[in-house]
Amino acid sequence: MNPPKQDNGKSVLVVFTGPSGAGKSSIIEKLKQDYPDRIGFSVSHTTRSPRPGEQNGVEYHFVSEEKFKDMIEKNEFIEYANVHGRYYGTSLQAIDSVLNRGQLCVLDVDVQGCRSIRQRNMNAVIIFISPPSLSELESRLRCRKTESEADLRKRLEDAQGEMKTCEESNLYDLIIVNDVLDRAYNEARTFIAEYLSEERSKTKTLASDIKL
Ligand SMILES: Nc1ncnc2c1ncn2[C@@H]1O[C@H](COP(=O)(O)OP(=O)(O)OP(=O)(O)O)[C@@H](O)[C@H]1O
Repeated sequence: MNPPKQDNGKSVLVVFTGPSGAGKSSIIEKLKQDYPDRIGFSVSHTTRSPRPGEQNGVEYHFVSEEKFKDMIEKNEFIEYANVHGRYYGTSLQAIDSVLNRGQLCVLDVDVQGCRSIRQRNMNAVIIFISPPSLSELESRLRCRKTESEADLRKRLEDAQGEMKTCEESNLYDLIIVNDVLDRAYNEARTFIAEYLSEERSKTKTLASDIKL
């Protein structure tokens, strides 16, 4: 299965990745607020339960494990992974619906999913959001109060391996340390704007017409 519009230059994807609690959603939220017309968020599927305040179809499509496995069988995901014991995946349809609106497609994908995106040679820019330290990550997750103690421990354990992937060459286009949220956000915004401007000079594409 090929990713959507891979060859005509329209599928510029901006992927955020990094450990749970690093601040991916906080940065994406700011992008969505500042550029509501220009940026669209690809809504992933997950088998985890919604956190308080999360709505089905907004933060995630919350589905049963049976439904998720059925979608895997039908080849509906460009990437999926089992993270912290739950399935997460990006469907072709989710990306397509953003690109069809003429928006830049922003995704929140786990580290394993980034490898799939790289292997597929998609026109994607991948930004790793790193916490300033593992102890700060723990304190942010504790303050967020969205995980059980067991879930939190699993996320912190996984974070150590995820942080190591920063040493791999060619996996990430940029690593941002999310120390102060506004500063980290500005670094991401500037990088995306520069990336789009370079794309614009290479080829005239729908996505590269989007200016930040
Ligand atoms: N720079 C920062 N300084 C202090 N707190 C922060 C900062 N960035 C994010 N936070 C807080 O840390 C918590 C985790 O951030 P967020 O939910 O954005 O992480 P995430 O990477 O999207 O996590 P997950 O993958 O679990 O969804 C949130 O409560 C958020 O408000």
